[in-house]
Amino acid sequence: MNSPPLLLLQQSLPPISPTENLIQLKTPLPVHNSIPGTRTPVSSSSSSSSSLSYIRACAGKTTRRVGGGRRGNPDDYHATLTALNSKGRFPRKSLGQHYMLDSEINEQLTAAANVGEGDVVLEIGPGTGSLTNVLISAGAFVLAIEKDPHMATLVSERFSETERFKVLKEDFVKCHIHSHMSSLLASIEPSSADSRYAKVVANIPFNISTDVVKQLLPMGDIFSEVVLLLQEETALRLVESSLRTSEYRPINIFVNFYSDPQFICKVPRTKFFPQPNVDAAVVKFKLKQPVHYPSVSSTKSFFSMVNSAFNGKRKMLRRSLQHICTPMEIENALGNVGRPATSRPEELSMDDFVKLHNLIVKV
Ligand SMILES: C[S@@+](CC[C@H](N)C(=O)[O-])C[C@H]1O[C@@H](n2cnc3c(N)ncnc32)[C@H](O)[C@@H]1O
Repeated sequence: MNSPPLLLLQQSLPPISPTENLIQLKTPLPVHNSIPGTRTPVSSSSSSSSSLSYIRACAGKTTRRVGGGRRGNPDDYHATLTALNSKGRFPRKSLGQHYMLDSEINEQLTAAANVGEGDVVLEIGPGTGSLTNVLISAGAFVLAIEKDPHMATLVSERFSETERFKVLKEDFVKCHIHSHMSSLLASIEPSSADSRYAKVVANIPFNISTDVVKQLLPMGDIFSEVVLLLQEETALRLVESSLRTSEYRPINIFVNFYSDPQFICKVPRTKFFPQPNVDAAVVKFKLKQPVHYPSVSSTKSFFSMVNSAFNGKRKMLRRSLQHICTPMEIENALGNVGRPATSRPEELSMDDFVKLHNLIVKV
């Protein structure tokens, strides 16, 4: 890189306006977040200035390299935060900006998706680029979507030397991710049958988790796996909610229809800066290819039926699905599925719902 990276950052990041929704820095960085190889003591003061001065102290003790392609270099990360802070930029709550402090978690996310040489990876919200750095070092080509234009500029400058990185300044919720990825995949010569599929690896803002899951899981035609850092409670709800529990919802049917989900590990809140009020977890969704989706005549009518069933959660299906056919027909269909005539939605597995749909919905 020709210019000193910190200078680049300072030039490109104007201070944010005081009216922006900022996260209050109430807690200092925890002791175990000190940079490996240094034993910087952490102030016990709870003032925001102590957090900032701690970061500055950490970064001051380390190399200030903000280049891409170096694996597991947490010094990069602290130097980047220092640059943000020196320009008066703070993490924004409205954008869920809780940055990962522990490069081992980034390594775990990358390993969970088996990211290797030549893989194409979509990263949502690269932020300062700490996870991006690990992905690129693993050999991936990374397409990142970043809503915060300041962070998009920062991360594109950080990785300006590599051709393995591209960032789009867009809101993931609104962007046409399928067409972006399809054209990217079409432009890359596949090195193996597997590399026809891209992967998603991301530490996403918790407030867009549902949008991300709903958009990406039905994209088994372009993604093979989706590895996300989610709020722990959301992760457990998506992966572990089972039949006959109050947490069992249409989203569980959705997740299992399109993927095989797996809870990888818990990530304590202390691993983020600023620290969120909740713990997180890594979840892997192994996407099914469209030929392997459960066989329904129409996914639209299938999920519409499942939603109707759960709308009247306490109701028996023979009542909540009356708009589709008569109670007698529903009872008969439940009998064919091997379920009692009095079944409620939480008693049916995804396969049961598929069979029920194919018996009662004529599309
Ligand atoms: C939890 S931070 C993670 C940052 C970084 N990946 C890390 O691990 O430190 C979430 C990032 O997503 C960005 N972001 C928030 N909402 C977004 C959206 N709708 N679309 C794309 N990026 C978004 C934030 O600006 C932030 O950089």
